[in-house]
Amino acid sequence: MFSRSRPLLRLLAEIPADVAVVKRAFHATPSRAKAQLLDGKRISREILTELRSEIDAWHAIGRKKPHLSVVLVGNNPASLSYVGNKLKAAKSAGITSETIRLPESISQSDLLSLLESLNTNRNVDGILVQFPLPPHISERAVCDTVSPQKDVDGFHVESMGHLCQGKEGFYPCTPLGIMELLKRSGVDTFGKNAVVCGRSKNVGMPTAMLMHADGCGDATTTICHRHTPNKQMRAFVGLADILITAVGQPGLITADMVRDGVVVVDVGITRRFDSAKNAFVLKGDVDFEGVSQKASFITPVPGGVGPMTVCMLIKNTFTAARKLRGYKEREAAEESISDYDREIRTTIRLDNAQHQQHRSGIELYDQFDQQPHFVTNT
Ligand SMILES: Nc1nc(=O)c2c([nH]1)NC[C@@H]1CN(c3ccc(C(=O)N[C@@H](CCC(=O)O)C(=O)O)cc3)C=[N+]21
Repeated sequence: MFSRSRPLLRLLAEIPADVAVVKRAFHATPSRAKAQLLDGKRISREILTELRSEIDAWHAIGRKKPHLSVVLVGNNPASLSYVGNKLKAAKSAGITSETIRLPESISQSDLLSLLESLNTNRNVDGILVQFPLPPHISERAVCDTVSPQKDVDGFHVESMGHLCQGKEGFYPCTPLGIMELLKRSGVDTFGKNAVVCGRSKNVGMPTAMLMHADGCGDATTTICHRHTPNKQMRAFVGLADILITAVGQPGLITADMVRDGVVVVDVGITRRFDSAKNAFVLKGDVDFEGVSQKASFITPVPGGVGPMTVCMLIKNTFTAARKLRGYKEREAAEESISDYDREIRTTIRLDNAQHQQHRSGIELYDQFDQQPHFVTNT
């Protein structure tokens, strides 16, 4: 009687036994496979090794090693740790560096004068002023005093303009690091739903910018921030194929909020005292244990985005050195284009041709002229 009124069931009953077993096994699996790690530590080591060989080759033909000047105001323990990582990475890639340590009480005008002198110092290729700064100093004034040619952080208003316009320039290290991490881990962003939580000028905003940009992430990108109602945020996060959180709030993202197979990039770093371990531990924004049961890829904290930020800084410093010297060579030879520019343009053409294979015919007409440099920097 059942089989007569419900033909579908009769059909199912006819499925060979081995297929039915496979089907049941799939649905009844008690615990899902764990996500694959987006291993920033390993990938950043790979990149630093590549940079090392490029920098060695550059140095071997008589050029000075690239030089990074780091300015550190005060004694913030997190800043000391991050700057330490940056200097270590510089050394491993064959970049020389110096840390200029200044007291918390330094005036803004003294700090700006120091930056002016670094701007004109021919031995300096890249300048980084570690944030946060004490409240009496304007971070914007500091960013805009660093010469755009040496702005390896990508925080100068001119660099930000280039990023927003899709022009060649220095892009901030964390967004670059995220794009590189996804690319090298085989995560395709093209046409996907990306959700960025956090809209800071140095991380959230530029990350969303690269994620959505033509010729770069090409994702449909949503930014959630402090004024996004909780219910809305849940709705957006639930739609994300790629979720990037840069908020600094442990436990913000839990397993019930994300969809199966989501790619999770956790930029949050909060230092918390763990009484069981009797030590400070680093926490991301994501409940790693829970979310990694549903995600296809996930970054650990530490060992995810942090090391990628550091190696992109080294990459930007090498780029700054090549450009600074390139321009000098061009002046000397009165050429209209430096070897470096020529090399970059060739690379863009090749990469862009590959990228365009994804595109539909209508979109093909003017991509090269509009968006070349995203490819260069990712
Ligand atoms: N002008 C400026 N440029 C920056 O790029 C900049 C800044 N100011 N201020 C602070 C943020 C944060 N940031 C990090 C760098 C390295 C790690 C890093 O190496 N993290 C390790 C662990 C670090 C640790 O153990 O303390 C990891 O995640 O595995 C993290 C965060 C750069 N920032």
